[in-house]
Amino acid sequence: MTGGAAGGEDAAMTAVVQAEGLTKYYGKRRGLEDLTLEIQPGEIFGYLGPNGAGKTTTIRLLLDVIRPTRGLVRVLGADPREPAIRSRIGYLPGELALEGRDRARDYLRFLGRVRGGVPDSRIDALAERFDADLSVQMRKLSKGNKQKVGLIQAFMHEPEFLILDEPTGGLDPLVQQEFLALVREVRTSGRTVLMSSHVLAEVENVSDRVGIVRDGRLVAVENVAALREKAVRRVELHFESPVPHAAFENLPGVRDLRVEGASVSCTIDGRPDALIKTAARFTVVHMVSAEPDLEEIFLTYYSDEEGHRDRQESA
Ligand SMILES: Nc1ncnc2c1ncn2[C@@H]1O[C@H](COP(=O)(O)OP(=O)(O)OP(=O)(O)O)[C@@H](O)[C@H]1O
Repeated sequence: MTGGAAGGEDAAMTAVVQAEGLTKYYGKRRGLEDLTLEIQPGEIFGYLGPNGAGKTTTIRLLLDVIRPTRGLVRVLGADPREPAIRSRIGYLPGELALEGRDRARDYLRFLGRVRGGVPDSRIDALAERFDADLSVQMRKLSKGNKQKVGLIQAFMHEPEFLILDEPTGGLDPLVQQEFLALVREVRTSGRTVLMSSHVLAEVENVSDRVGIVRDGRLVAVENVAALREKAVRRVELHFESPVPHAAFENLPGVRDLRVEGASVSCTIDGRPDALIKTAARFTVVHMVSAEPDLEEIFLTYYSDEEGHRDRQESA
């Protein structure tokens, strides 16, 4: 099998997800409309959208839990109906049904056997990373522990493709960090992750690309690194002594410039290179640069698409 997220003919043939015009209606109700998307091996894809947008519908179509009204979908190069691909996928459902008197560890061992054998040591290592108590009966698991057990079962057989529906809900911040570290390890090993969320902040630091779904339609797919570079950010610089306004005028990418004595503030559109090189001519004592607000950028996408569609519909 060919690997890498590099694109090209081979990668296109082995895309982990290939959807074309994928559509699902529940009776007259639209679940997903005309989804065309490719996810390449080794990619972390964040799938974002508000409640009811169609994220779970997409995931269920990939897993053959439901069947499309029309359109095509292939997962790991195969029809999702092929039973053999299931063991190559790790799946965390949005709503986990973990019931019964079995202890969590026994349940995970059982699942491991079903999936062709998972060493106990791997289950224990994951439990330790997530700080999960596996001695508890399933029905007595807290919400957080339930989510941890769900994550352990999704990761433990080291699947080629992880599909995680709202994976970080209910996890405390430390466990969330551990989860994101694990996702990065999955990418390093050339495997692929699709994770859904309704909060961009939960996925932006780990995703290579982010897709936004709204009202059943994919309205944007963006490369996160490119987006970060494009994003506008606010910068403040404080110098040892007053600096001349003229030195900072007309720098590429610098806008809303204010020079007041020894302080300079501005917004940066794109790379901060020119500003940094100019600032370096003086003695900088303090610098503040806010992270670009990607949420804001995405909200712009939402409203643009909405406006566009509204205009089309009223035409
Ligand atoms: N079994 C079903 N029967 C009828 N309508 C459904 C069914 N499942 C989903 N829908 C509808 O399809 C649309 C998309 O729902 P979906 O569950 O895929 O959204 P979601 O993005 O996963 O949202 P959430 O985060 O709330 O799970 C919604 O309008 C929802 O009401």
